[in-house]
Amino acid sequence: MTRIAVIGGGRIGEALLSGLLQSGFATKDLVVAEKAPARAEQLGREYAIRVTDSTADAAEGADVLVVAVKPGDVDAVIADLASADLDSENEQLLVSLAAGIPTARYENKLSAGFPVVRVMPNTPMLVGQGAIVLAAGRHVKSDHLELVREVLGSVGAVSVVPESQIDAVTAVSGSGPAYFFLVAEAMIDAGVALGLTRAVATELVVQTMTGSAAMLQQSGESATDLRAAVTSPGGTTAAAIRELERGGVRTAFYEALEAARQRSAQLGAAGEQGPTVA
Ligand SMILES: NC(=O)C1=CN([C@@H]2O[C@H](COP(=O)(O)OP(=O)(O)OC[C@H]3O[C@@H](n4cnc5c(N)ncnc54)[C@H](OP(=O)(O)O)[C@@H]3O)[C@@H](O)[C@H]2O)C=CC1
Ligand SMILES: O=C(O)[C@@H]1CCC=N1
Repeated sequence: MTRIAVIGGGRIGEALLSGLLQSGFATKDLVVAEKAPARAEQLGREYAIRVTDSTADAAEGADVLVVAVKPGDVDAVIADLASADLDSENEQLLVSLAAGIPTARYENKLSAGFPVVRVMPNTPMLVGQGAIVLAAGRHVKSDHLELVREVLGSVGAVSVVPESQIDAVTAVSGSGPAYFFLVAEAMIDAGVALGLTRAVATELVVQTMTGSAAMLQQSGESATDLRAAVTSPGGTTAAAIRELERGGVRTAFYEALEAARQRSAQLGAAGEQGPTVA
């Protein structure tokens, strides 16, 4: 069985751990390095896995090292890994989940030839429904990529892109769940403003999102066609969409995703310390 060390047991680290355990990974094959003591204690208690405060300790004996700390903490983790006894000949490989950080940042500091895969996941991994995108670094061979695909395939749908596209991927699917949660929040509040109870508005919005996503995934029809099918001539949907377009919703999405892509590229720039919160 593949042994996995997750360095950084925050929100995305926990989403990965939880998804892996639900998919059948054994607790003995997982270890977490988490430096916040309260968080470490909570993870150990909740998931019955080994938790350590040392990156080097977690890395020892692991096949896959997953870096899940904030971008501004990555250099410290790289320094710990560089002084630990890592060995690419032992088939260890590193998977970085950090937004913006290029594979070269790791490759330049780790032992020569160490394979690094840059991954952009998203939080629906928590329920086995992640959108997970891989980009191979310079020393990654096809069997490394297959191993990462197999491990992460247990917590979502995996695809592969060139690293030059990962900032765009981050804008679309990495940050993407937040856009949907924002839309859900706004629709629930609007339903309440129309007189529905919050419980009813929430149930209707969640089911509408779930059903619409299932149609997009299963019908084979485009988003444009599915939207047109709801929009009767002179009807209620046309009236609503006219208001959304008047509010600039489409332009707002173009600009929002461009801002996210640019921020991802900035986070990877040398010397950028990253945000205080991820
Ligand atoms: N959240 C998301 O939806 C997504 C996040 N990502 C990426 O995943 C990474 C983690 O994000 P997220 O989980 O949200 O962040 P969090 O801040 O929730 O988690 C990071 C955790 O790592 C701990 N930590 C920091 N340094 C170390 C270290 N040297 N060794 C061990 N643990 C350490 C932090 O402790 P402390 O708080 O004390 O610093 C914190 O508990 C980021 O790089 C982000 O870009 C990618 C895709 C989606
Ligand atoms: O907001 C962030 O920076 C991280 C990366 C993608 C999602 N969350």
